[in-house]
Amino acid sequence: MSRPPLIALPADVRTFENYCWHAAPDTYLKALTRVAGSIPILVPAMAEEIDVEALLARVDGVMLTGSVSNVHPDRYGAPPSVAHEPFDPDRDRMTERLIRTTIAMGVPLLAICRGHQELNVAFGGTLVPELQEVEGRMDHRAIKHHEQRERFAIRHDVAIERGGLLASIVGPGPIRVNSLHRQGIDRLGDGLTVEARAPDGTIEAVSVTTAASFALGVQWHPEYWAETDAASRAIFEAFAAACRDRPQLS
Ligand SMILES: N[C@@H](CCC(=O)NCCCC(=O)O)C(=O)O
Repeated sequence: MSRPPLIALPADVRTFENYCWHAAPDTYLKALTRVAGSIPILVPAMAEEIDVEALLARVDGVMLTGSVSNVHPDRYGAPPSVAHEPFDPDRDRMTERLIRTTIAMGVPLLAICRGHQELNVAFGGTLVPELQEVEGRMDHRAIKHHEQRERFAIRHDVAIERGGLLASIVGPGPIRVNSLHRQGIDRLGDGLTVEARAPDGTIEAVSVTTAASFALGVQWHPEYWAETDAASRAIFEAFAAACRDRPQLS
């Protein structure tokens, strides 16, 4: 393929200045344009009005962003509580449909943070709402700081599973990653493979075991340091390569 890959990015829904917005943070967009050499295509969270199959026939990859919002516990059979808030049900509906169809159509997928959790739930897995309240787990939340670069600072090691997709991208590791999440994978979804773990055992990366193409979820934020951090850059370059290799519509 000579043209830049088109990457679909499902949006979050936000209310701002009396309007409802469908939006995504520019850190993800810049990683796609500057490191992956691709064109981000923002997809509104309008699952009932968008033909997902038609969309996926026209793009070369899908990237799921992080978000402060959480997957609604109804989607994995847990009773809602304050610990699970805030929610974004429109995004939930869009990403649930998008993930399954993306994998079924062999479209490359990179799922980041909330996206990693959405991937797990889409494959029948569950989430734990407040990791830091679980005995033996680290506090994976962002530090309280007025500067984003401090909130997204590299924080802890992750051990890379040998012989997996992530190891083929970043090497045997361990690598060091940032951490801005309260939730985490509890029961692993059927058909997912663990690719990396934090020192406390938290699942930090997964792949779709039988995916026809690149299908990786990471709990950390490689987009934030994609231009300067070797492992972050390698993930985006590997994703971009898979998107470029996707067979084109005739
Ligand atoms: N809301 C989920 C997923 C966390 C996530 O995607 N974080 C993105 C950065 C949010 C921020 O800027 O704080 C969870 O909390 O586990």
